[in-house]
Amino acid sequence: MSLVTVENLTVGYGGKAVVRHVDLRVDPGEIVTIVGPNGSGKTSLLRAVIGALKPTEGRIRSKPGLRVGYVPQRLHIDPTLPITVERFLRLPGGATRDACRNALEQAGAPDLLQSQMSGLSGGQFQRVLLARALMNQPELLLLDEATQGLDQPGSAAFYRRIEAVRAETGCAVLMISHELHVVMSASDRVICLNGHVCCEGTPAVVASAPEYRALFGTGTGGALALYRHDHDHDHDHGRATEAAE
Ligand SMILES: Nc1ncnc2c1ncn2[C@@H]1O[C@H](COP(=O)(O)OP(=O)(O)OP(=O)(O)O)[C@@H](O)[C@H]1O
Repeated sequence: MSLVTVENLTVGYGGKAVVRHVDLRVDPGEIVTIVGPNGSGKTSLLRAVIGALKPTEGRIRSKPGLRVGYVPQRLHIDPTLPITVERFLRLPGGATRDACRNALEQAGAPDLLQSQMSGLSGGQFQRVLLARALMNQPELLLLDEATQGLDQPGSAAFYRRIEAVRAETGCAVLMISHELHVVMSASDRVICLNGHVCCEGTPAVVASAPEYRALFGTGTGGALALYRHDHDHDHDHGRATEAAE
C-alpha cells in the first residue's frame, strides 16, 4: 500500500490555483524528488500533503497512522535566544536525551547535543532540523529544499545522509530540490512540476525530457553524464554511503 496518494489535486490561494490536477504517489522506502522552477507550486504541493493547505479539488489519502517527519526550507530562531540543540530537540514532546542522541547520530551530527543553536553553521543547522524530523521514527520524510544556502559539497553530503537514513530506517522520502544534478543519484523517481506535472520518471528520463529541458535548459547534460557514470553499477543500500563525507 502507498504511504501517500494524491489524486487530481488542485490547490491555491484566494481562489487562484497554483497547482492543478496533480497525481502523485509515494510508496514505502522510495525517494521521490519534486523539481521545478521558482513559483511552480512545489512548496504548496508539500503543504497540501502535510495537511497545511486544503485542496480546492481532488484528494490526498495517507496510510492510517502514518508517521511523518518534516524538514522545512528554513526556520528562524532568534539568535539572542540561548538554546542548546538538546533543548531544541526535546521541546516538542519531552523526548529523552538518548532519543536526541540517536536522532543526531542518524542525521550525521553526533557531536552537537550541547552546542548552542545560534552557533551552528548552515550545514549543522540543517542536520539538526533533520534530527528533529527523525525523532518520531517517520515512515515518510518530507524535505522542502532542505539544503538551501549550503554549498554544493554541503548539499551533496546532506543528500548522501538522506540516502543513508533511508537505508538504515527504510523510510520513504518526498523532497523538493532545485538541484536535480545533486539529488539525481539519491532519487528513485523525479517529478517535474510547473503548476502541473510536466514530466516524471527516473532521474535520467526526467533530465533528458524535452519538458524538463525547456524549463531548465540543457545545462544538465554534464550532470547526466556524471549520473550515468556513477550509476553504472548496482547499489548496496545497506552499506555506509558516507565514506567520502
Ligand atoms: N501564502 C500564500 N499566499 C498567496 N500566494 C502564495 C502563498 N504561498 C505561495 N503563493 C504563491 O503560489 C505560487 C507557488 O508558490 P510555491 O511557494 O508553492 O512555489 P515553489 O515552487 O515552492 O517556489 P520556490 O521554488 O520559489 O520556493 C507562487 O506564485 C506564490 O507567490
